[in-house]
Amino acid sequence: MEQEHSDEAIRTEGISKHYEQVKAVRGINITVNKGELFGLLGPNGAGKSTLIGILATMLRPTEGTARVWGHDIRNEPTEVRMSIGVVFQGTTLDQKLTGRENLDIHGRLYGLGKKERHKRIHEVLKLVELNDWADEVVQKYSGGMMRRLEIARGLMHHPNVLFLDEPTLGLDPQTRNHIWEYIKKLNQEKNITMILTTHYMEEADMLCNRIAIIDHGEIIAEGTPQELKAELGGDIITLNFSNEDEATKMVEHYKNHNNHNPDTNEISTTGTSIRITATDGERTIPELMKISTDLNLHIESVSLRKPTLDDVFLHHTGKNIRYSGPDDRKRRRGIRRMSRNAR
Ligand SMILES: Nc1ncnc2c1ncn2[C@@H]1O[C@H](COP(=O)(O)OP(=O)(O)OP(=O)(O)O)[C@@H](O)[C@H]1O
Repeated sequence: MEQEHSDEAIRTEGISKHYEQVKAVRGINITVNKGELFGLLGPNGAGKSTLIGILATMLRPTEGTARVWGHDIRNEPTEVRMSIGVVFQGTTLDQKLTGRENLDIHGRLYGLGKKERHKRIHEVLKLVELNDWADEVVQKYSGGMMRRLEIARGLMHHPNVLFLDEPTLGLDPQTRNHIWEYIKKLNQEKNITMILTTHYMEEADMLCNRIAIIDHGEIIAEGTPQELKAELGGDIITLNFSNEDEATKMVEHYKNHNNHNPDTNEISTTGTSIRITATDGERTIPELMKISTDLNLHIESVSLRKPTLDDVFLHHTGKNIRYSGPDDRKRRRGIRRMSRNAR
């Protein structure tokens, strides 16, 4: 199989996971190529962690299977585990041990000898710039440093593929940027294939070569961030009116009279604002202004921008990706859930 698809790091075939009534993951087919930084983007509860748990052999799929670095997740879980590193959503570091001790335990679990552990601890700490902190207890580390140590730990046994579940969840914007730099560096310089889950669209946009957008357990769109945004066809115009009636009137008029306009692709309304996708936004705005003047409607503000991945999500699902991340309680629950379901 590895020979047949030698460029593939991961291939899933119809992966589903059901928890009684809940269909957490439904028939997922994705391929991740070696060396890619692949993103699973979706709102909370979309099924991202479940899919990572299945690929990391911590959860058993209800249906379907997958190959990770050429190994079948159902029949060769040990080989899969030796090929991967996992950085969980919530911290699983031992706070009372030093950074070095945390890494040493991980090295022992993976059967690395004393000399090799010593060498590797130095290498991975250097990668995430934590060598100066090696002998401090983890409870003295900041949130960003802990995340870096977790990334270092995930790399201890030279994995080919690294899974990162919401790697910047709960971090401040500056620390988030810092973590992005490490992720990019590891992917580009060390050529590690990475699969990260995120509900931050800018994170997926900034970091990933390719993404799959997931909602209610299904992949709803897949491609490079540029391809996905280009599919929306052009610019996003937002018009704000003083009241909802005016916004509704504008949309109705536009739908009745301008459907033939080849420049506009989509029009929708939320409260007092209207959102229009147009091939040539700059040419469409004066037309919209004229219509509103003819109808005696008062536009309070107009904006023109390029589409974001949130617009892509809205286009496919009719809703926005929620920004609120799960709180710490939920993150801890997630980790307990994973261990409960581990075989
Ligand atoms: N052990 C479980 N028992 C029952 N339902 C579960 C279990 N684990 C997950 N689910 C449900 O499966 C769905 C997918 O959850 P999952 O944690 O994979 O989503 P997610 O996209 O990773 O979101 P988040 O980032 O918030 O964890 C959710 O509806 C969740 O409530």
